[in-house]
Amino acid sequence: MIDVKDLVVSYGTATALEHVTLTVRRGEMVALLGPNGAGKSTLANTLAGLLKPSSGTVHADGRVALIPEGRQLFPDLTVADNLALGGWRSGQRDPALVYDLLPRLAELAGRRAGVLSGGEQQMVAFGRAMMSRPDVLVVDELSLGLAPTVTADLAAHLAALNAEQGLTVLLIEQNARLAFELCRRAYVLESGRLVTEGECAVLADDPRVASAYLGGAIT
Ligand SMILES: Nc1ncnc2c1ncn2[C@@H]1O[C@H](COP(=O)(O)OP(=O)(O)OP(=O)(O)O)[C@@H](O)[C@H]1O
Repeated sequence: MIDVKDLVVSYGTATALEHVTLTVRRGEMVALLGPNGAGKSTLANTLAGLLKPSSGTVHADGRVALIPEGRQLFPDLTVADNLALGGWRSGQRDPALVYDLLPRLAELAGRRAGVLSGGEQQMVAFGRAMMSRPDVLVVDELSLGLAPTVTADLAAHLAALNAEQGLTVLLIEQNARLAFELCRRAYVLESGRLVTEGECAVLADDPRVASAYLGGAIT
C-alpha cells in the first residue's frame, strides 16, 4: 500500500533522507520513530506529495491523507470550513461521517479553528483528513503537545478505523510507548537513515531502542 524505495530527499544541498526503503501493507498500521530532525516529517510530506524525491520512488495505492505536524489548520476559518476543505478533492461535502466519529466537532462547528485548544485542533486535523476519505493515513505526531487522555482518545479512534475499516496507517511518533501499543511493526529513523526495523515487541526489548525512546527497558 505504501512502498518507499531507496528514497533520497534534499533541501537544496542538505540531504534529509538518505536511501530510505520501507513498506506498509494494506490494512497495516506501522510506526515510524525517530528523534528531532531525523527526517520523519520530510518522509510524511513526500508521501503526501508536498515534496519531490531527489531520487528513489514513493508509491501509495489510493488516496493518501496527512495529519501534519502542528495541525496546519486555517485559524481564521471555522471548524466546519476546515473540514470542508478536507473534502475538496474527494467531493465529500457532508461532514456527518466526521461528526459521527468525533461528536465534539459538531459542537465546535461554528468556532474559529484558531481559538481551539490543542486537542480540539488535533481533532479537526483528524476530521479534515477523514473528509478526504483516505485509503492511507499518514499521521505526523498524533501526541504532540496533547494531554495523555486526549492522545489516548484519538489513538482509540485511529485503532478502530484501522481494525474496522482497514485504514492503512503510517504513524509517525516520538512517543514510542504509544506507537508500540498501536502498531505491530516499526521503523526507526535517525539522521535521515533507517537504523532498525521490526516487530514492536522485539524492538521494545532492544536496549538501544529502549534507552533512546522508552527511557530504559520497558516493563
Ligand atoms: N524547509 C526546509 N529547508 C531546509 N531544511 C529543512 C527543511 N525542513 C526540514 N529541514 C531539515 O531536514 C532535516 C529533517 O527535518 P524533518 O522536519 O523532516 O525532521 P523530523 O524528524 O520531522 O523532526 P521533528 O521531530 O523535530 O519534527 C532536519 O535537519 C531539518 O533541519
